[in-house]
Amino acid sequence: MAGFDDLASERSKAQFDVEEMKVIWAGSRHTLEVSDRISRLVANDPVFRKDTRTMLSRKDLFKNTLRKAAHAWKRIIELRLSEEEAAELRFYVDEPAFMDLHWGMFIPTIKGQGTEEQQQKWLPLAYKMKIIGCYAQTELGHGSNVQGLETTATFDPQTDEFIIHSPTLTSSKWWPGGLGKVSTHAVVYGRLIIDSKDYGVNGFIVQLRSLDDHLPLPGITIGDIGMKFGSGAYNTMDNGVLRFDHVRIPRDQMLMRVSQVTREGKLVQSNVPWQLVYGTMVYVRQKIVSDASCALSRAVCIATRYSAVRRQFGLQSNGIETQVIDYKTQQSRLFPLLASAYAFRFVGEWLKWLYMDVNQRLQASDFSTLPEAHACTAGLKSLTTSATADGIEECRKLCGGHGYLCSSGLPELFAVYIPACTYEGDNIVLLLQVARFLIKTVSQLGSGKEPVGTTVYMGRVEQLMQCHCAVQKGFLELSADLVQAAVAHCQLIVVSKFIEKLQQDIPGKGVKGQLEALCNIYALFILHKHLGDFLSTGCITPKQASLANAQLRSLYSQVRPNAIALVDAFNYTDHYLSSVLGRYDGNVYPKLYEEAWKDPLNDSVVPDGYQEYIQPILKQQLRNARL
Ligand SMILES: CCCCCCCCCC/C=C\CCCCCC(=O)SCCNC(=O)CCNC(=O)[C@H](O)C(C)(C)COP(=O)(O)OP(=O)(O)OC[C@H]1O[C@@H](n2cnc3c(N)ncnc32)[C@H](O)[C@@H]1OP(=O)(O)O
Ligand SMILES: Cc1cc2nc3c(=O)[nH]c(=O)nc-3n(C[C@H](O)[C@H](O)[C@H](O)COP(=O)(O)OP(=O)(O)OC[C@H]3O[C@@H](n4cnc5c(N)ncnc54)[C@H](O)[C@@H]3O)c2cc1C
Repeated sequence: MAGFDDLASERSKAQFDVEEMKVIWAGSRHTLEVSDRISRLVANDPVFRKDTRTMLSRKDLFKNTLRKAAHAWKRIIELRLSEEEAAELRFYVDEPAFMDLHWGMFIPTIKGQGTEEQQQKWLPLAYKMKIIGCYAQTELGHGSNVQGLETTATFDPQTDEFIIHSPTLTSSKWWPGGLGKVSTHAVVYGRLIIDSKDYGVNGFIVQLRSLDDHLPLPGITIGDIGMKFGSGAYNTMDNGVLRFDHVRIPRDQMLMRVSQVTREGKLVQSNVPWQLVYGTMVYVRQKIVSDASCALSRAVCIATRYSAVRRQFGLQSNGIETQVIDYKTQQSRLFPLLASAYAFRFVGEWLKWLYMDVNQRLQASDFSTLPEAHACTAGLKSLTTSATADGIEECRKLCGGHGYLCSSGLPELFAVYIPACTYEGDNIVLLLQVARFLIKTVSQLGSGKEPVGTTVYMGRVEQLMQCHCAVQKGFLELSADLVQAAVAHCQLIVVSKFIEKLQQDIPGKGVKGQLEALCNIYALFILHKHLGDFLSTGCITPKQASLANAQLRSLYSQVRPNAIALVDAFNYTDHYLSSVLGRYDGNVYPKLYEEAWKDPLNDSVVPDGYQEYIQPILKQQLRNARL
């Protein structure tokens, strides 16, 4: 069988220990065991099938998502899954749903911004799913500009309550995931008003729906904001609209770790930086970076396996056409994405460590690394999601026409993934935050602070910063060029963290060699892509540039025999890949053909509508022809 033999032959060429690379990719043997077991549990459960998603109406699609979420919760309880195993299960169900925001934002917000007392009250309810929460920050009129939010939370000393209100149409909460139809509660971000004085944005826990009949509570108008990009995709998520008409909540439902409001209506600032109100966004951004490596590796796995199965032109002596993976143009498009998937995996591991470290320091009232954590999570979220969205689209193109079929898995993956460039912070707005951080850092150089990083990449950042920040500017006036310096800074971090990964103990025959090749491909690919920066800033000479290019091409040849084994190391099930082109067995053509007939359009040989619309035309033509 062509495809199968092709992949079997490719696997026999591997020059490294794939099982050890699986451990490197997973992060540890334990993590590999958990993800392998849970991904197969999900793959073998018919409730979690994904192949019908694009053919369902919005209401059926959503109801099916609720069914899956309920079944997932049931399995978590039945199997007594740990928090880690439950998170893996939700990941491999692979369908945006309210659970993502309940577990991924609502709970972390209470943990990060609630007092001990508030955590003791709300977390048990949330962990046991006795309440379902979402994160309601963005409004119709403001998303990026958090300080521009209009929702008000006015303290009423008569009743010891906050009055939550939507004063304008643009203050309507708009976009929060899980809000539209499911969440019973929300963390709502609004302007704290005491005695007519505006104290800025804070978080408030607000109940939205009755726990008895799920109807909206008095003063609450709530619904879904409508269809989004694509047919299946993110339409499994009920992104919602929410308006308040003077809704009253107890004073103790303002999240008070950062600042407190006393019974007398006095605002007391605690010793933690006010920016902790933004803490959930830092947490989610670091998670989004590791999500990027998952999404990109998924697309690369599909495109790599298909590139080894697909043969086109280049008849060889044995009468067989050439595998498209052997074309240099295919390699120059595909292998940098393979290298990027590994690079984002490792920088995601580092970012997770940085986030944990910042949190530990916060416990000890050490806020020194908070600015760097913000800049790194913001910048790397922006860099990796933009590269991943572009990379998924490139993988679709690498698969030719069949990449455009839903059965390839790539259109759906693209449609689900691309909002990552916007949610949790628009990517340009986040790069501007990095630019601001760089301006401040550059101004502190020489005062005992010295830049660190790989020479050429470091030089590029330094030179770009010197060129572009003649004077310190406010956030709004930062030039587009500074965004370029911010991207350069983030790429420096990615390369540096890949190099640091290689300095760790890496067991397994040939594993370190393959990772070194991928690290060099990533570094040289970025250098090639931004050659203008490196040359214009004098970081490299034209001669060095052409040497780098030659080295890049030779690295592709080094990776070529190992490409299939490198994507096998992601250890994805066919269920998770959800792609005829990316099947482990390479049995592409028979399965493509089989999938086609499942389309409802093929339920009848003559399509509905023929008699009403087509036959009259043909008959008319026939009559005309006889005249
Ligand atoms: C495999 C693929 C398929 C996967 C399928 C499943 C996936 C689907 C499920 C996905 C689930 C969830 C996805 C996530 C859902 C999305 C959720 C959201 O979108 S929530 C809303 C997110 N919103 C934002 O990100 C808003 C962005 N805007 C901001 O963060 C701020 O407005 C700003 C930082 C841009 C500006 O802040 P502002 O206070 O107005 O002004 P300054 O810039 O002056 O900042 C002041 C000061 O604070 C520092 N700062 C800013 N932010 C932070 C921070 N987060 N932490 C720490 N410090 C911060 C800033 O540096 C300034 O410091 P100075 O010292 O004064 O310089
Ligand atoms: C699928 C999805 C899920 C979401 N889920 C949630 C959720 O659960 N909870 C929640 O609260 N929100 C959620 N959001 C909202 C999301 O966080 C915002 O859309 C995001 O923060 C971007 O803000 P915005 O929409 O106001 O974009 P805008 O800021 O209006 O961006 C529009 C354009 O203006 C540019 N721009 C804006 N400001 C500047 C500036 N200062 N300088 C230069 N250019 C600028 C941007 O780069 C962009 O090109 C979700 C959004 C999506 C798409």
